[in-house]
Amino acid sequence: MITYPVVEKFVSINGEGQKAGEIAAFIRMRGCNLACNYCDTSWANTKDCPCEFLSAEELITWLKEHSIENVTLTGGEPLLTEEIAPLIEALGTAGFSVEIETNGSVSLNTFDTLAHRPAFTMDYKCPDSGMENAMNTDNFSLLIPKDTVKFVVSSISDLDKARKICIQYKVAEHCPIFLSPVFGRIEPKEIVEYMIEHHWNEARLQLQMHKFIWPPEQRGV
Ligand SMILES: C[S@@+](CC[C@H](N)C(=O)[O-])C[C@H]1O[C@@H](n2cnc3c(N)ncnc32)[C@H](O)[C@@H]1O
Ligand SMILES: Nc1nc2[nH]cc(C(=O)O)c2c(=O)[nH]1
Ligand code: SF4
Ligand SMILES: [Mg+2]
Repeated sequence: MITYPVVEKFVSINGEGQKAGEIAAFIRMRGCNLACNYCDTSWANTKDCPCEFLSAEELITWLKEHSIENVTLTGGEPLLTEEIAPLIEALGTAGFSVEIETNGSVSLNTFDTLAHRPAFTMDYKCPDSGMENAMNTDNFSLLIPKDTVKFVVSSISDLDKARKICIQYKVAEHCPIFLSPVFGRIEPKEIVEYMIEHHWNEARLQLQMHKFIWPPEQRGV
């Protein structure tokens, strides 16, 4: 039986993405191939982080107990979890609306043709994250309107790079563009001023809602 390394699972409101504000269940997988210098879940990225090994059936039973429709697979980097495709298919077959938070380094090629194609919220890691070299820019052409490209920015120069990438890869023709501040590093106001100054009509500011509702360091929310 296939099992998955789940470091935490919880029900909350989605604090980010196209479904921000809707209730959702979160399943966080262990391990990541990147080390963004702002990562708010770096605790989940180590090989020895305690986790539960759960099967698709066990996860679906837990989801049904909560009568939840939206499921977000996150991490860590969920798309690097071994045998993740069968879990995505099982969740889709069971009728859940599946969103995947992914870091932009993993090819979406094998996932975008799944029978139950999930919605991808794909980061493009900006220069100040330290991880831009890992980005797989071939992914942009695979994105569709239910997906999202997210730039988590630390600075005005990150915003400049985000805008350049959006123009170069015609991101707005594929899906929505979200701009989110690295929590505490740049004032949201600066992002708004930047959007106005550059007539950036396609972009949308997003604040991580859960960090305003609960203490920003709190896990499981
Ligand atoms: C923890 S990551 C897990 C999924 C995947 N590894 C990724 O990077 O997309 C989920 C989301 O949280 C964002 N994030 C992590 N730390 C953050 C911070 N300090 N401030 C704002 N967003 C952050 C990431 O950029 C990503 O969009
Ligand atoms: N409430 C809440 N919403 C979220 N949306 C994406 C999250 C993530 O960590 O990927 C997240 C999270 O950690 N909490
Ligand atoms: S890719 Fe995601 S989980 Fe990995 S270090 Fe970056 S923000 Fe954290
Ligand atoms: Mg989070």
